[in-house]
Amino acid sequence: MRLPERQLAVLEAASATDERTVAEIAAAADLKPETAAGAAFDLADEGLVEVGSVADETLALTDEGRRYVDEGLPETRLYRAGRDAGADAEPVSMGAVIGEAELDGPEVDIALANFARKGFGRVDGGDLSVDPDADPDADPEATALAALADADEEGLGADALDADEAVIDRLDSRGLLAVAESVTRTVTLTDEGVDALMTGVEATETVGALTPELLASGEWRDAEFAEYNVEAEAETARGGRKHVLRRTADRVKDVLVGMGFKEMEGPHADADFWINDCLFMPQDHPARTHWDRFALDVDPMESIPDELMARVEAAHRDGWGLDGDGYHSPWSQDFAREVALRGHTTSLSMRYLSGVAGAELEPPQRYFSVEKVYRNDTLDPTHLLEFFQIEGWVMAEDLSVRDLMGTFEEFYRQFGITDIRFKPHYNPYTEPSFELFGEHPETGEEIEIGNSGVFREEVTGPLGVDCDVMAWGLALERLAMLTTGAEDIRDLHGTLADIDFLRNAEVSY
Ligand SMILES: N[C@@H](Cc1ccccc1)C(=O)O
Repeated sequence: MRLPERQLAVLEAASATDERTVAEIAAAADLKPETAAGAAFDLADEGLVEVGSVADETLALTDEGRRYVDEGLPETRLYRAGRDAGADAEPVSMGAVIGEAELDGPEVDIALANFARKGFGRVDGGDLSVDPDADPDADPEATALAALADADEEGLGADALDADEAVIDRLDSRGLLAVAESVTRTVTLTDEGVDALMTGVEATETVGALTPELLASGEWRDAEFAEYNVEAEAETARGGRKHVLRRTADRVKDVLVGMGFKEMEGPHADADFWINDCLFMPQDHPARTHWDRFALDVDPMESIPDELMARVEAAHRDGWGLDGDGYHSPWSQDFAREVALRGHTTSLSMRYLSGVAGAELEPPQRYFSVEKVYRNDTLDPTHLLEFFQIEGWVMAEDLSVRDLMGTFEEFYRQFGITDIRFKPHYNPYTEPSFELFGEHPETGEEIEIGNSGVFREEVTGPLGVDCDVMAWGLALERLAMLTTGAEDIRDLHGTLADIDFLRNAEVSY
């Protein structure tokens, strides 16, 4: 019998009596594991070996688990600090013990819950007492964590970790260890395989890949090519991939175009006139101070039509429409011409509605943008200094709040989100106004996903629009949090982004 070299090597490395793993076979046959696996499957097709599989669980510490190995479990620290403070003799104030144990934030709750569960002592009316007979050194959870810390990076097989399943489950539910499941393939010779080896097998040369040399020399004509085996284990190859946020943005654009919207574009650095004054934001509004705004030290913007400037100024000073009274607060053209990074893309809506971005628009019209905005916020799990806003507006006769809500329901439904909620809100530029909320799929928390409303006459009038305009700004990152389940916006982009998340996150279609 003749077999390709690598198959022969695997056949010779396999045993009829001893189930060997692909890794062992690969080492013995001096092949890469994926090559050995491929050859083993080919031999199995020929009936010469049997390929089996063993499911394996490996346990490894999470970052939190590793920290507790170094610092001690929170409940143990609480116990020790309590004991040092004399709580084994009589109850002591819990606040002091917590401080001594250097517990803070969520660790306090973790410590208290597990302290009680493990019977380390009691907490009563703000006082803590510890049981002198408790022995945290004998705590099976701590012992299991220490054993895992001793195992190398690869973690430890569940059998190798000498711990109760209940302990492992508990550590898993505390998020202190991660369970990875893997399949190990094994190879054993069949009777036919043994026969073949006894009668003698010769190696044929096989070629794994076609090379330019083989082509040029013509040798490819006589070569025997190894067959591809798509089931062989192989290293994960990671190619380039569009960022999850970019893919979500593309998807949003597709959806809005599908709903009949056209895309707006315009400057990231814009005059305060377009960012705020057109929106009937008084010039002394707190959001217009240097606290919130990224002002730029550049020349003022001269290219604002004089008539439009005059109408906007009139709306601020004296009001617009029958009931309008204006603000009667200070207003200056110079401030209106100052340039800043836009804090919302509603500046684009103002440019388009006023007609300076193109032609004068006649109703009905629908426009959107998915663009970056800049705010001097404090970074936290739901706030970034730069984020993407999904801006949009519909201009038509006789729009109502039902149209606004219906548009959002339609939009979010395309992402599988069917439970958005509305809360009455205040914006200087819309009346009525609504904030939108969605439920986070992992935490169940209601998170704010957007702001919307129907533009006031003080906004549309000066722009020369005499029908209704409903409009909104939705946060792209928040939408991505709802669709991907990310709990911290900083996992999505920026220096703290979670690379595994970015590799694996799916965008809903
Ligand atoms: N500009 C608002 C969103 C919005 C746009 C248009 C109308 C109403 C609200 C924001 O950034 O929150």
